[in-house]
Amino acid sequence: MIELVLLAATILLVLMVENKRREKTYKFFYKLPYPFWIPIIGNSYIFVKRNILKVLQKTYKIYGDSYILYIPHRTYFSSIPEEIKIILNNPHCLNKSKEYHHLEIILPNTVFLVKAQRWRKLRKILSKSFKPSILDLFTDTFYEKSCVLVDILKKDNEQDICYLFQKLTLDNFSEATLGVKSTILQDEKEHIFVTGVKEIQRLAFNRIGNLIKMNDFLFSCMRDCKDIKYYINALYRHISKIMAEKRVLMANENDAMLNTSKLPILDLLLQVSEKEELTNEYIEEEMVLFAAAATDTTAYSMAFTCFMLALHPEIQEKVYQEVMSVCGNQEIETSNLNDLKYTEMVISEAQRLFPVIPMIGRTNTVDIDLGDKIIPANTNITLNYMALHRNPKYYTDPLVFNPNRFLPEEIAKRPPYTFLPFSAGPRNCIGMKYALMVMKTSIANIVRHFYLTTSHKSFEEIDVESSAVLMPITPLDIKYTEREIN
Ligand code: HEM
Repeated sequence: MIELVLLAATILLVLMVENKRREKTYKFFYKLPYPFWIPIIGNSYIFVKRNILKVLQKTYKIYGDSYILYIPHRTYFSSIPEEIKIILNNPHCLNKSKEYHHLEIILPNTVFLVKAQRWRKLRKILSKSFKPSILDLFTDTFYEKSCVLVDILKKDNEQDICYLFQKLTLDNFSEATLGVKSTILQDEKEHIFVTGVKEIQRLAFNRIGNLIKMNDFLFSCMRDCKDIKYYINALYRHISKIMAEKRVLMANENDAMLNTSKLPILDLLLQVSEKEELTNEYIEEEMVLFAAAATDTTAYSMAFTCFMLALHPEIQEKVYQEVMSVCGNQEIETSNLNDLKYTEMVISEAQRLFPVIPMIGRTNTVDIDLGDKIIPANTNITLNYMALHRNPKYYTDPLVFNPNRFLPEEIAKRPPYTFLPFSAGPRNCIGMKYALMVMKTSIANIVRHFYLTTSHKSFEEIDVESSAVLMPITPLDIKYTEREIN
């Protein structure tokens, strides 16, 4: 008898707890706005054959800063700075959301995707290579590559700048991160790595909202899956070849190609691999991830910056004057970068309008209290940075390109967490300083040599799309006219 009472009490308790949980979930999910949804497919129908970014911009316009989409799992969308701050800094909200699963099946063990516990260990090891004292040693590499790009533009002033920047960032990556010489920029052939990174993103992100492609088994039978495997194998082949060369160089310490004083990330990982139990397979995978994370993001951010400079000659002139007064016609050095303040403001303003990672996703392992609502544990969360950056509440006339918004006194007027191109909190972009160094060196060197012009009247004339990275749909029309160097 007593056993029965105990059993009934336990069941009652479990039901009460479950009821409380459901009530909380109900309160959270059903009090927020969401579009009409269909059982099983949810809101996936709104993505059919549409540009995902445009659909999400439209849902944001209709439902505002905080709403739910069923794609088909329930996802909470927020672009409220106070909420973003809480989410990004909560130690129980470090895991990536379900959308990243499409990349997880390709690069599951990398710092970008692993779960919090493993992530903490990897991030600690990798952060050693991103210390300012180490990165500062690479300015000469970044400068040298920007000079190669300038020479190419001198010979042909109407090249697709996105493609050139992709090759430049890959050369920078190979030399600074892997520590081997790379001359992809000079190579006229299409590079498989550049095409591969772009295609993998496109094919993987095309799965979002597509019920057939979202199923791993069905996807594995599709052409897209075979194509992803083809490209991922090509990326691995590229990295494996470099790693094999590197091992030979490391065994033969006095080879000129090995520059241990700079300690590129790969050298560091190989050095600590035994102590930290990092396998060769893991290191290869991490390098593929880094190559993907470091190239398109930086390349498209620079391309959008050049485009905005071409549209705004008076702002371009101010950048030119600053570069000439800080660097003159000399090599751009690490000590110059801090003084290129206006150039950095211009880059920030371009990143505000075109955050190349327009949204990020997280999931929480415990309930998170946002003040006016509680996000129940295991919710899929998307933080919409593009909407945040273009919100008139924080940026008056948000579609006007105005670098002065990044004057210290203007930044101080805005609430924190209103500008997040590199995200924020402990799982922010590890390569932020690296990217800013590449962007400042390259943009400064280009503006010093050319007047940038475009036939467009406004940036709204160009169409953008986003798989993982925001990019223009067609090549950006920018013309480079050589300046007279005194
Ligand atoms: C303008 C250029 C760049 C932008 C705008 C950018 C932006 C971002 C953003 C928003 C995240 C967070 C993503 C998320 O939470 O889903 C991120 C993560 C990351 N980025 Fe970048 N990134 C850039 C360049 C780079 C570079 C140059 C590197 C490497 C050299 C890099 C390596 C990474 C890595 C490894 C992560 C994952 C960090 C972690 O989970 O601990 N990024 N980046």
